[in-house]
Amino acid sequence: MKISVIGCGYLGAVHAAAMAQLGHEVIGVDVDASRIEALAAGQAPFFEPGFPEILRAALDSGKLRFALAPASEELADVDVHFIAVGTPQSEDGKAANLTYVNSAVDMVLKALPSSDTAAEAGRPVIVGKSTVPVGTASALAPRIEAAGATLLWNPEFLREGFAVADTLHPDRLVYGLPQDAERAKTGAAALERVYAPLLAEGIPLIKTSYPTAELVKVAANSFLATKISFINAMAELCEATGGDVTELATAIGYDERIGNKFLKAGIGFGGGCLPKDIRAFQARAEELGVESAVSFLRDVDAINQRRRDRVVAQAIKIFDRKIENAKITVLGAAFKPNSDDIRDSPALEVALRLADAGAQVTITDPEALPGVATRYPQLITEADVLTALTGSDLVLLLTEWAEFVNIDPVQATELVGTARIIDGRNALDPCIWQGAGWSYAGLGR
Ligand SMILES: NC(=O)c1ccc[n+]([C@@H]2O[C@H](COP(=O)([O-])OP(=O)(O)OC[C@H]3O[C@@H](n4cnc5c(N)ncnc54)[C@H](O)[C@@H]3O)[C@@H](O)[C@H]2O)c1
Ligand SMILES: O=c1ccn([C@@H]2O[C@H](COP(=O)(O)OP(=O)(O)O[C@H]3O[C@H](CO)[C@@H](O)[C@H](O)[C@H]3O)[C@@H](O)[C@H]2O)c(=O)[nH]1
Repeated sequence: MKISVIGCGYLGAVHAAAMAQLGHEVIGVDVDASRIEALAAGQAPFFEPGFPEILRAALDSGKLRFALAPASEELADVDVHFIAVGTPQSEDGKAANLTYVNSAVDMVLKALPSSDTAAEAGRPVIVGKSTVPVGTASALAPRIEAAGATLLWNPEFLREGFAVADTLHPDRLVYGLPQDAERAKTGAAALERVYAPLLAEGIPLIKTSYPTAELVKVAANSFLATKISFINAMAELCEATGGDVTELATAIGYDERIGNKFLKAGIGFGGGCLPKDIRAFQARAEELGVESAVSFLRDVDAINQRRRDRVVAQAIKIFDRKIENAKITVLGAAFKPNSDDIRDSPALEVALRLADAGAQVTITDPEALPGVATRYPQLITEADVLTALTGSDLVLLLTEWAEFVNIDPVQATELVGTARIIDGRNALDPCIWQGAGWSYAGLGR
């Protein structure tokens, strides 16, 4: 099939290469010229394990190409257009900014051939993958149908760091379909052809309405965020009582109804998804007059923000408030390991707040430093972790990359000025670090 992917960021670029790997003829389109140039040359514009390999294989096979928006000619004879542009938090509130979705849809509609036959068949199909407020698909559909196309919403659940595997082997596929039965049938059939190899694997498929599909996505992210904030709330209780949240998490996680995933207490969640999605959900619920149904998300967000405050306060307290010019080393800038994404990164925010307080902060990260160095000159960036540790008065482990978790505390003792560490991800063994002469503080343990 001929497929387009509009928006080639963390989601779209991987989706485009993955669809080419499934055997489709794919055109990736973006408004960012440097991004298109890099992708067309086989260079991944961001760090995502396994992506460079599938990108190059797809380009070599001739199945994948990239074009700068509006790419009207390239889009004219496409069967399925995937919309994968960003839906960031608005600058002036919690709601999602839908500007990019609207312009991507406009661009596709302008490129469509105005043939009556296409209109009658209800094709091509436009498939929303971006995370949007419930009601977006219903609002877009009339315009799309009037242009002779059909709209489906097919939310994406990939995790950064596992994007390739999650795209090619997702836990489930969700199709939000139009109300009109004929349109729904044609649209679903087109998407079933796109995903045929996945469906043949037995991946569960849920066919539902637009609003349910949109809600599934934000409900899933809200649940995950709530789980993390729940365990971080328990960390606060452990801090007040001398409990150990890591042992508590292990113990409750043995109950299969609870499960042991997403129960890692620490400095909380960040990234380009969970924080903005729980806020957009609250804003949309408010518009719909059902704000109280998700008012708990305000607490989820507040608990999450408090973890960042807590670790900043912990660091300042260590220096007895005399933090000016203290040499602090922050291990990690990305919002999580195996990603270079610094959007709403808890690690980066803590580093910046300590620098604001007057500390001399050196930050290291295996992949995220280029984005930090260009935007945050107040931080010292150091690629070599051992150099970053040298002469440090306090080390903070804030993103649990394997290379940080595997640091030899005995070797590190020789490098630092004072052997003091705050483990913001509870990722280290306190006994081993204390045994090597470190003063160790976790979060909630
Ligand atoms: N990143 C993830 O892990 C992930 C997972 C699931 C869902 N999502 C959702 O997917 C969407 C995209 O997220 P992302 O992380 O890939 O964002 P991103 O910022 O990495 O990428 C968005 C891309 O869209 C491009 N773009 C903007 N307007 C455009 C237009 N009119 N035409 C063509 N390209 C345009 C931008 O230049 C950018 O390259 C968001 O709604 C997000 O919530 C993301
Ligand atoms: O027990 C845990 C698990 C995660 N985190 C943090 O939570 C954040 C988000 O982690 P994760 O969910 O793995 O990352 P994302 O790549 O942002 O993926 C989420 O957001 C995507 C975009 O919507 C969804 O597609 C995914 O299903 C959803 O997991 C990160 O800062 C993690 O450090 C914790 O603090 N404790």
